[in-house]
Order: sequence, then C-alpha cells, then structure tokens
Amino acid sequence: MLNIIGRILRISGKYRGRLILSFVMSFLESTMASSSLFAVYLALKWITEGTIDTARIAYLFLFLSGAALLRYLFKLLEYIFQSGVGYEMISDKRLRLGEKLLHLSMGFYSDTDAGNISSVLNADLVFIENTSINFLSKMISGFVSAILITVFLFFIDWHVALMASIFYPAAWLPAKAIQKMYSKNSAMRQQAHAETSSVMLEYLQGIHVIKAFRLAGKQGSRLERVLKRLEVVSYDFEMKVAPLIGLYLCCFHLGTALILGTVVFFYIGASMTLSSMLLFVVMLFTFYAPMELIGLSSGILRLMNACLDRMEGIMDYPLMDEDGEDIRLTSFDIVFKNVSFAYGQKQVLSDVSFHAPEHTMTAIVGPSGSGKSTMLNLIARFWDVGQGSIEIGGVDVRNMKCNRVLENISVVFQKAYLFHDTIESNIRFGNPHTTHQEVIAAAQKAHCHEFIVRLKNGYDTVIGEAGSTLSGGERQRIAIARSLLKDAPIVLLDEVTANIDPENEKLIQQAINALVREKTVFVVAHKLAAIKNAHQIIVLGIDGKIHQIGSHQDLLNSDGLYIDLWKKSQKISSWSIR
Ligand SMILES: Nc1ncnc2c1ncn2[C@@H]1O[C@H](COP(=O)(O)OP(=O)(O)OP(=O)(O)O)[C@@H](O)[C@H]1O
Repeated sequence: MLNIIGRILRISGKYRGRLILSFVMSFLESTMASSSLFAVYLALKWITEGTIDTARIAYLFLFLSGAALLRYLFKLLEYIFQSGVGYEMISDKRLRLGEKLLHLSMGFYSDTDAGNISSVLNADLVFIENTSINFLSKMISGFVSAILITVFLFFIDWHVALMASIFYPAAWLPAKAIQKMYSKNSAMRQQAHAETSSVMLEYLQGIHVIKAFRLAGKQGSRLERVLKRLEVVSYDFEMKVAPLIGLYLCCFHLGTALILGTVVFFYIGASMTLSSMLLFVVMLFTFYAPMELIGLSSGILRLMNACLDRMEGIMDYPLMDEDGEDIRLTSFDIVFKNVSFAYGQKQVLSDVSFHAPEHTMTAIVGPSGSGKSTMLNLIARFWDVGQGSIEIGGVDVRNMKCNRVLENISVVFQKAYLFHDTIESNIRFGNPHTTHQEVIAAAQKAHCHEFIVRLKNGYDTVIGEAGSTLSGGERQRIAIARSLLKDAPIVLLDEVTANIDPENEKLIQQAINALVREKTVFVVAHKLAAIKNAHQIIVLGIDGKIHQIGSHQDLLNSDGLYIDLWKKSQKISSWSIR
C-alpha cells in the first residue's frame, strides 16, 4: 500500500500538497473514530463498578460529542482537500500523455497497438481517476484504525491482545498469495481488455468493408474470441483467488471465535474484569473489520499498480527529440546525405543522396513499396534515418526539436484527415491565429469556398467522424486550404490526387498550384503526367536506391526505370473496362 501511495503522490504533481493533507485528515478522522472505544471502555468500567453518576455521564457525553464533532471536521477537510483532485490530476495527466504521444516517433505507433493506447487513456486513467484517491483514503483509515484498536487492546489485556494479533501474520500468508495472483492476473486482464478494445475499434472503423464483404460473421467471431478470452481470464482468476480469500477471512473468523472463548474463560476464571470482558465482546465484530477490508481490496491495489505501470510505460518511452535544439530555420533547401532507413528489420532506403534547392519542386517516383512515402516521412521527422543524414537549410533535422521541423512543413496526405468539428475549425487548424476572412480567402484559393457556402450551415457545418460527410475531393481541398493557412516554406504532397475523379482532380491541381508557389516542394505521384514540370525527378528502385535523377525530358532521353514507369503510366491513363 505504501508503494502505491508513493506512486500516486509521485504522479500527483501540483496536487501533492492537497493529497497529503487529505490523507492526514483521513488519518486524524480514524484516530477520532477509534478514540470512542475509550469512552465505551470507561462507560462499561464505571457501570460494572457501580461508580457511574451524572457527572461521569456528562463527561462521557462531552467526550463522545467532541470526538463526533472533530470526526465531522476532519472528514469535511478530507473531502475539501480531496474534492476533484482525482479528476484534475488525471486531466493533467491526460494532457501530458497527449503531449507525449505527439512527440513520440511513429515507431512507437507501429510497435504499440492502438487499442492498447486507447485503453490506457480511457479505461486505466478512468479507473485511477474514479478509484484511487478515495480508495487510498479508506485504506489509510482502515490501517490506522487497526493499529489503534490493537494498541488500545494491549492496554486492556495484553494476553488477549497478543492472541488477537497473532492472526494478522497468519492471514499475511494468504494475503501475500492473493497479491501475487492479482499482480500476475492484472497485467493479463489489462492485456485482454486492450485486445478487446483494439478489435472493437477495428470492427467499427472497418464496418463498411465488413458489411460490403459480408464478413460480419467472421469479424464477429474474432470479436467473440477476444471477448471469450477476457471472460476466461477473468473467470479463471476469480476461481483461483476465491479459495485464498476464503482462507484469509477464515483466519480472522477463527481469531474472533478464539478471543470470544478466551475472554469468557478469563472472566469466569476471575483473571479479567467484567468491563474488560464486555469491551472485548463489544469490539469483537469490528476488531478485524479494517484488515478484512484491506485484504479484500488488495486486488484494487494491484489493478491500480497495473494501470500505473501501463501509463508510465508510455510516459517513459524515449522521446525522439530529447536532444533536439530549438533552432529556427532561415533557408529551406533539403539535402539527403547517404540516407539508409529500415522499419525494424525491413530495409527500405539504401544510401540515398541528393539535393533539393529552395523553391524548387522535386518529384519522387518508383514502383509501389520502393520507399517514396518513407522519404517524405523522414523529411518531416516522423521517423529518424538509420544512417546518413537529412539537412534542411544546412541543419541536420535530428539536431532540432520535432515541432521546430514540422512548423516549416505542410503535409498533404492521400487520405485527408478532418476532425469532427466545423469546416472553419478544420481549416483554421493550419493556423489558429487567423480571422474568418483569412479562412475564406484560403478556402477560395483551395477551390472549396463554392461548395462550402452551398452547405446549409456554410463554414459552421460540422464534419462527420473522419470527414465522412464530404466527398474525397472535397475533403482533400479542405486539407489544402488548411495547409495554405499554415503557409509553411516546405510542402510535402503524398499522392494527393490518387482515387479522385477528374473534375475534383482539376480543382485540386489548381489548389495545389496556389499552395506550392514559392515553396520547396516534394511530390509523390503515380500519375507521372502530373509531375512532368518538376525541377527534378528522383526515380527510386524497389531496392530503395536512387536509380535515376533528372528532369522529365532528361529521363525520357535516357534508358532506365523512368521510361518503363512512364510507359506504364500512359497505358493506365488509357485503361478502360471492357
Ligand atoms: N510503419 C511501417 N512499418 C513497417 N513497414 C512499413 C511501414 N510503412 C511502410 N512500410 C514498408 O516500407 C516499404 C516502403 O513503404 P512506402 O510507403 O514508403 O512505399 P511507397 O513507395 O510510398 O509505396 P506506394 O507507392 O505503394 O505508396 C513498403 O514495403 C512498406 O510495406
């Protein structure tokens, strides 16, 4: 318990003072609660001795009333110090985790399942938020009460108190076994929960594919499998832990029986006064209650530990820009120097070198899987190169904070991601400090103003989840408007017109022309006609090496991969369904 209190205090940050005070109040409240026992003892003593009188009754009344008032005061203070701390602390933690997630390399997301991350952010943090503080307070009260009652009993009759205390170490053995089981199982259960949320996420995100291919049964059975696993893990655990919990409680029940027998025996044998015997009988059924509670709740402690482990697992994941400096770039040419890169064991780029001067357009072409998008990811520092270096304006991107690199870059992806928010907010995401007029101007340049004003709520229209209420072309133009507002000196375009109809493609081309003016541009495109005017075209081979580099005309005039790609591209444009 001390360990978990320490962990909660460590993550509590600026709320630590309030939390400690609330724990102190909980401690004082328990002390007051236990002190009432003393009044009970005195009352029994005076009654059995026949020395009770009005003054003593008044004295007891005052004592108990004072204790009750102090309990009320300490409880109130405990609530005041505690109120909202769990929510505020976890809300802070969520923000910090969100910030951390923004700064992690894309490698983290490849290695970590989305369901896992989401279950840390939701289930785990909600559990800590709702349970931890209040629960720890109760545990502290229970612990303090148990110690105070035991000490008090030692004053009354140390023989009986000693006998009663022996059951604590006896119960310690099953308690330890329960804790061990909880430790092992909590991680397994968290894992099963994470798997379930991951499959559920996948199920919901791919619902259209599942419906279209009538895979509901198949996907459903996968979901059923993970749910079954969760059920089995939880049930198995309950079955294993139930006998141990029974044993743990049994120790205290035996203790209760033994104390009852002993005190009656001592009383009959005249080695205990009636008042002491009655006190033990009165207390018998509350004596072990705090320890029973603590033992039964040890599962919650373990679960809290597992939740904290998973949360700290993310917080401790190394940042890729830990050593990055806050460098502001002044020029924006891009140089690849002998860059090699692998996703884990999978080698993708090998010894890639070239120079893209400022304000020029570089196109990257090559067969599928040759590493074109990977090159863009490396420029934006979504990943770091394995060997060699990438320099922007003469600065190795690894020497810069990721934010500093990204503030100079606009990326337009093949699939434009829009948030479940208004169109205006989605465009303004490119630059939060812009006026409504500037948003409109960007939308006009991106050729989306016309369709936006035709919508019933215009710029205030809320876009459906992941932009689902707009067409692919419309989403893409809103994403370009967003990039226009950002006005970054480097623009990376990754297959922006793939899967777009010709009408939209023309509008998107015009929007892109506005976006790339005066910028250093990198474009990945399969439709080679679209990149004919690039200053240089890099031709990547499936081996991840540069096979050719030059202008469209240069490359057409020389033998090599480009000619093949060009011919294939021409064929595709004349493709039709017969
Ligand atoms: N996050 C990742 N983890 C592991 N492998 C990856 C990851 N992203 C891409 N790859 C692999 O790296 C290789 C290069 O991928 P990349 O997307 O850069 O190719 P590309 O040339 O852009 O392909 P395409 O033209 O089909 O879009 C591919 O084999 C791909 O499967």
